[in-house]
Amino acid sequence: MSRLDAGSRDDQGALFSVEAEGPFAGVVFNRPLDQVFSYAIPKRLRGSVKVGQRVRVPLGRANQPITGYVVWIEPSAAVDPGKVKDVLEVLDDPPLIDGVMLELTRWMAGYYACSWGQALDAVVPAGVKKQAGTRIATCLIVPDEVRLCRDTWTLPSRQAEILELLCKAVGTLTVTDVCRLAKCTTAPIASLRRRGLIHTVRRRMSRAPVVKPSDPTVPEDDHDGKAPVALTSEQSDVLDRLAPSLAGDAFATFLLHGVTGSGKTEVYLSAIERVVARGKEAIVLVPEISLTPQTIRRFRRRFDRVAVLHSHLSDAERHRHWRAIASGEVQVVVGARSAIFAPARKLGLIVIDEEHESTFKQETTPRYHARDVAVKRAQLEKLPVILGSATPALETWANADRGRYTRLTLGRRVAERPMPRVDIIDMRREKPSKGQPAHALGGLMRRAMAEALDDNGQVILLLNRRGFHTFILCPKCGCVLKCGACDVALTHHKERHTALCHTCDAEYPPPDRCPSCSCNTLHYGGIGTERLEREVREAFPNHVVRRMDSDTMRSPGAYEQVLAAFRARQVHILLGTQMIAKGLDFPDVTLVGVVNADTSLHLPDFRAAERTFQLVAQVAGRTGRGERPGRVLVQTYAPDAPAISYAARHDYLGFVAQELPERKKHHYPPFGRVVRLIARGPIEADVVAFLDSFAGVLRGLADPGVLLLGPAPAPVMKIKHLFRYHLQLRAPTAPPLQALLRAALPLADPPHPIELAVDVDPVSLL
Ligand SMILES: Nc1ncnc2c1ncn2[C@@H]1O[C@H](COP(=O)(O)OP(=O)(O)OP(=O)(O)O)[C@@H](O)[C@H]1O
Ligand SMILES: [Zn+2]
Repeated sequence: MSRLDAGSRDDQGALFSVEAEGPFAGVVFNRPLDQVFSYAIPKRLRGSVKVGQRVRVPLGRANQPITGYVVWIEPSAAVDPGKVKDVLEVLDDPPLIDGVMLELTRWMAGYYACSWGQALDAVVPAGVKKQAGTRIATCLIVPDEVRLCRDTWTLPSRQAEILELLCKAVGTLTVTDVCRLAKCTTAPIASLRRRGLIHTVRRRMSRAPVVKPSDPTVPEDDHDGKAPVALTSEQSDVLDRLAPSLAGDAFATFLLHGVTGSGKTEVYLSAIERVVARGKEAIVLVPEISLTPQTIRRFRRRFDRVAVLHSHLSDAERHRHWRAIASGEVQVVVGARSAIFAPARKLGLIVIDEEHESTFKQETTPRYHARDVAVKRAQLEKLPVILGSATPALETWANADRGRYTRLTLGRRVAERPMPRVDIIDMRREKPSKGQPAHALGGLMRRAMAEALDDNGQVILLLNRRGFHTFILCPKCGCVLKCGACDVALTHHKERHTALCHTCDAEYPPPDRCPSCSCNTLHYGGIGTERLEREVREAFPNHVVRRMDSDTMRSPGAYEQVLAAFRARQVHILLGTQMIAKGLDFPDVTLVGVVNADTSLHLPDFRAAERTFQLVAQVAGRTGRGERPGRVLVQTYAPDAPAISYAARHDYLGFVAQELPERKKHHYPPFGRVVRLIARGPIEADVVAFLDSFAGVLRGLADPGVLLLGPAPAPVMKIKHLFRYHLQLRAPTAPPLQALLRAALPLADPPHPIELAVDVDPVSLL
């Protein structure tokens, strides 16, 4: 991509110049095309084509019109000027993309091995591209010379009335507005036009009146007062360390390592207050599931103008928020992964809460990690970024060890509250007696639940598996029932009367015969949240139980509803998948039960231990957050696994000291970089043949320091009828991998319909 590095920078050499002028435009497309294409700007469009705009241009031999992004304006074309084609149309005014976003997306393209156009397309929400919630309308304009001497004209009364209306209007009126306000037809408007007293322009207008970004429907709550609380001494110390960066204009990355309930959110709020007081804006990224009313309320209480970007927004709402942010009307943007691209023009701070969460990684092209993009954006815009977590990702921890990030610590909970006591229950000793059905809750767990409930406490139970039975097995021939389209075992969902594939959502009638040997003794086994719920209801018939998983949380308001009922103590036992493990702050929860800590421990992934540690430590942190102490019980078949025993001791440092040497031994991140290449296609032999030959190309070009593993079948070998094989590239640092990808990918050329996906710093290895 040599042209990307040339001649596009302004005099300071920092960001792209969006002011450039010239007769040619460099355009990129949302396609895997590693090139900037030159187009001529025809006379009629001179001066109106700008960097950062979308344009329609002809592409290819067929001159198919296609939308592209203008990345620069240039004095000469990269191709023979005789052959250069014309820009057909300009789609946006003003441009959607500013210089920072151009630079950031160019970096993403290089780092994540996608095209610049693909990166740009990910930055602009679909609602903005479609200009949702707006329409093209004919607007009526009164020229100044008419406005100033309008009394000198003698006009029929209707026309005079309309002219007066237009002169006095605040903002621009459309033909429809005038007809409505003056209760007239279009005839007098047409007459005024013919007289040359008004003229018309076509403009894009909002459909709805602009609504203020604050949302009065967020219910009042006595917990989180508007006045900032007095910071604890640890919180003030952290803020003191942040202060110079919050007041200055320099890039800095902070890791805020604070145990659960230590008041990290309070630190974010105070830090944001300081940058907002300087007239700057902040972006706060949270995992989608943390966008709870509780979180949103905490931000809205402290700041007047907060935009919340969550996945339930309509295209029109998203567009409206985007425009409001771009025009400087918003102080704080709170959102999930893609909010890192919010078009804040006076950005002063970025916060990533729960920075270890894997949902910050996008699993489709461009496969970016929002945390790493945030650090890059902060570097480009010269501002501080705070990464907060009780259980930081080992990559982040290592960056702090290496001095790249500044580590700040909140070691204690607020108000001297103790960390909850955690007991591990060895389930190997809790086997049900012969003839009894398997159950999810052992005797110790049941007794602890009864005690907590008797004592007026609330209970949270975590089981990270949804469904009723988690597998269907034929005891005769040993086959496990799988999805017809995927290499994935089916889960039995009793309420939905279905055997469900959790990968492609295909539903099958629950079988009563084995499809391979036809015997009718199929064994339905394993315990999911649906079955746990039934067991809990039976065991505690006098208490209210609610289940929270993606089956029960399908409707948009369901999550908020259950949390509100739990907060109001109308629900006594809340059980669910990892959805309930994060961010919740309920003072009356005195018991957290981990029903099966081992669900992610044995996955074929080098991060399995880290994920297990994080999940157990996070859910354990949901208790003991009020006046009363909390208690945690962890059921496991692997009580000696370090991930579980360190989590039980709230010992992040101990876990890190145990896990890092393991990673180092195998050159896994953070001691090396990984790129995963996944090929998929409908015919297995073709996929294998392609990846074998591409592996040969890679081996031929690779630096000796690059290790190539595979090709091998991916752990999930088939998804939606497509066979999946993968290759891993590993190296101590990123540059040799990037160089290899740059050299090899243009040679890949997978035969149709095989697709090749490139995943840099993969988070999922399935
Ligand atoms: N200085 C303070 N004084 C009193 N209460 C505080 C203070 N700071 C925070 N709190 C309260 O303590 C509780 C925990 O704080 P917060 O939710 O910010 O912690 P956290 O570190 O983000 O927790 P987690 O990582 O477990 O989600 C909240 O109810 C919050 O309102
Ligand atoms: Zn499937």
